[in-house]
Parts: sequence; C-alpha cells; structure tokens
Amino acid sequence: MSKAGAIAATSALHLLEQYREGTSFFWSSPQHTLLAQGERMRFPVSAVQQQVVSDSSGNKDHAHGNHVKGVHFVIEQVRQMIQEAQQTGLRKPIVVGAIPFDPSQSSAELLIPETVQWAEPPSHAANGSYERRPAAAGCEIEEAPGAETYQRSVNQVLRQMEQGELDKVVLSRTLRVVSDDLVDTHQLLRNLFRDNAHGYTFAVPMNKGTETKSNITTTYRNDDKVNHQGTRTFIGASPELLVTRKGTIIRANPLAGSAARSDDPGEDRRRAEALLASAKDRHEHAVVIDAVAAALRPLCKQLIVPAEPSLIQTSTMWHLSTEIHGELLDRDISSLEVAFALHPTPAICGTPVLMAREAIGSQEPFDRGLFTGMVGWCDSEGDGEWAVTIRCAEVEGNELRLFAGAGIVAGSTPEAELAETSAKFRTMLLAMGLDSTVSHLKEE
Ligand SMILES: C=C(O[C@@H]1C=C(C(=O)O)C=C[C@H]1O)C(=O)O
Repeated sequence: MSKAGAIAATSALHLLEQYREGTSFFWSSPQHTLLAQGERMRFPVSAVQQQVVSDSSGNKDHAHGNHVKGVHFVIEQVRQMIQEAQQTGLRKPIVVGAIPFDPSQSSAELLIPETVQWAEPPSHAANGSYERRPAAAGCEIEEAPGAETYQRSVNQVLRQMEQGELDKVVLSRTLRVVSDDLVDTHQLLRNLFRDNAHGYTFAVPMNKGTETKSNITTTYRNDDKVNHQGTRTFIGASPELLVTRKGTIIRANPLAGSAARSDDPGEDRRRAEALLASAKDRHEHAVVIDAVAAALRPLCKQLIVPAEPSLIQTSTMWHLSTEIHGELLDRDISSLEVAFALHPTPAICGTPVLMAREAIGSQEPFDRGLFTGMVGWCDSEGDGEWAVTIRCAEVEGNELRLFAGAGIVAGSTPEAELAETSAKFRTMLLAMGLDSTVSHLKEE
C-alpha cells in the first residue's frame, strides 16, 4: 500500500491476530484496517490539567473557555509530536488513539507508534469465519446510575426544555461489569470485529497514569514485561463516523434517532419504518445535521447535505443516518482539526451546546472520559479517520465499564430513553458473551 511507515500490507484478520493487549492500537473501518504497535511518543498525561485552570465555580463561560483551551492544547501537542517524530527520521508519522469528550477534563490517549501495518477493510465473509467465544465469565453487573436515577434525570431535562431554549441533551449511563477472571481483551476485540463488519472497531492502549516530566514522553516498552493485569484498554465498535479526510475531500456520517433491533424480522422492519417516520426522531436527527453542516460550511468549497435521512443498522440498533460530503477550501486543515470543528456534535452532547454540556455535567454522576469523544488516526499530511467513541467500554483486569447514551428532545419519555441505553449496551454485552445473562436489558 502507499502509506508511508507501513510494513507490508496483509489481511485484516492477520492484523487482528497480531494484536497485543497493552501495546497495540487496532482500528478497522470500511476503508482500512490498521494495527499500530509500540510507542515511540505518547501524548502527555498530566499536562492538560496543568494547562487548563480548573473551574470550581461551575461558570458556563469559564467551562467553555477551558474546553477551547483543552482542544487547542491537543491540536498543538499533536502537531509537536508529528514534528518531533519527523526530526527523528520518521518520514510520514501517524498519530493514533482516542480523545476525550472534554479534553480539558481528561487526557487524550494518543501516540506515535513504532510500527504501522495497514490492510484492506475486513470482508464480511472473512469475519464470519470467526467463532464468537465468551470474553468474560461469571459476571456481576451494576448499573450506574440506576434505572430510576436515570429516568429522573431525563424528566429534569425535559422540564428544563419546556421552560427554556434547551433543545436537545444526550444523557448517558454506565454499567460496571466484574468478571470472575481477567477479561480476555483480544477475544473481545475479535467478537466486536466479527459482529460489526460495517462499523469502526477499535482498541486503544491507555496510559497507566505514569508521571510525565517533559511535555512529550518518549517510552520504549519491553513487550515481555507487559502484564495483562496492569493494562487498561478502551475498546468498542462505533457505527458513527465523525469525519474522514483524504486530501481535500471530507465525509461525515452523523447518526441520531435510534430504535432497538428485534429478532423477529417483521417486528424488526416495523421498528425501522416507525423510526424513519417518527417526527420526534426526525427532529432529533435534524438538530445534529444542521449543527454539523453549519460547522463544516465555513471550511468547505462545496458541501453536499442530503435533505432526508436514511436508515442504517448495526447488529443491535437501527439509526437515522445522513452522509455528508465536502471539499475543503484549504488542504492545510488536518482531519483532526476538522474533527474538532465538529466536536461535540449534538449527536452526543446536545444543543445549544453550552447549555447541553452544563446539563450533562449536572445530571451524569460520572466522568465520560473517552466516551463520546473520538477515536482514529491522523497522518503528517493531515489525512485521517475519526469515529465517535460510542458502543464502547474501558477494560482493566477483571472489570469493564460500559457506556451508553440517548438523545433527549421534547417528546422523549424516560422509559423509552432508558430502554434505548439498554439496547445500546448490547453491542458490548454480546461481544463479551453476556447478552443472555442480562436479558432484562434487551428492549422488547
Ligand atoms: C450516545 C450514543 O449514541 C448516539 C446517540 C444516538 C441517539 O440518541 O439516537 C444515536 C447515535 C449516537 O449518535 C451511544 O451509543 O451511547
């Protein structure tokens, strides 16, 4: 393949088998499969918090100021990492990893790897050759927040919507899963890859929180010393493309408006048709498309936005989808900069964005971290692919933390939004082999 820094091209399944927990970054999209190994440079862990003055006042403008600083910090650090890597002799460095929902609160998990291998996108047929084996066993599951608390939050947000200008807020919740044994992260990745051939499957090695003295840490790890118990991995299979850039051509594919799949084909089709016809879901979707188009328009010579959404399906969900194509005015805007021009879209935050972020901060009793951020890669020419980090979990030892959210608009009901989050957890639960254990989470 033409990608610089790449070792010989190989098959997607071959790359998947070479994945090593703790030292590999794995990515598969409808365009590419990528396995990045080792760590030449890593994004600084604690420097974000040093750069951004923490805001204890809860002031919205201050929080927004911090967010903007956090974004600039990430863009600048990535630019520096690429420059430094070029100075050390890498011809076309690539940055891979994930960026949090709020870069002023949590650290990005980005790195420049030692080696990069590319392969064609996975073929559906090849994926079918995998057997789905459980990745965790004998699990205890705890909902956080619990169902009642989540529904109360939805009601509070709905009341706020009746009173003011708040139009949409995405509220999420988590599941903490504790397994009897260490989670088999590699098997989890295989299962996700098998079940989500049309999406964006990823595994990101997370920092273990080591102190950094300089802004950019240069680490050389000895693979033999990596203990699976000591690794943290951010893993998932997102159906949602934030943006890809190749040269000046960009593509975005926001999703918003969802329905759970059904095992009964007739019922499944009815749910899809009802979703496409639902005024509430159409509005929830339109809010996202308007915001994405408004953010892209100033950057583009040409932008094509279909007037009507279409339907896409994953193995667990139906979604309203709009594929947006554009041509950038300026080739110097990297895929990461375009991604940040969009982030956070109302698909995972809400609108107006500052009010939505404030509502999320006051209603969600946990830090989103990398959830509803972005995952992907960007090379030194600015080309890249970034997906929205949803249908995902953080894995450490024998524990997983799963995340799922749902968009609240006027007309939403707490019961339906709770059921939607439960249905969205199924992508990860299925991949873990736990779907039958938690059948009450399945929306009927
Ligand atoms: C927030 C999530 O998904 C987002 C919310 C959607 C919705 O509210 O309909 C649909 C797709 C995603 O943009 C999630 O999966 O956790």
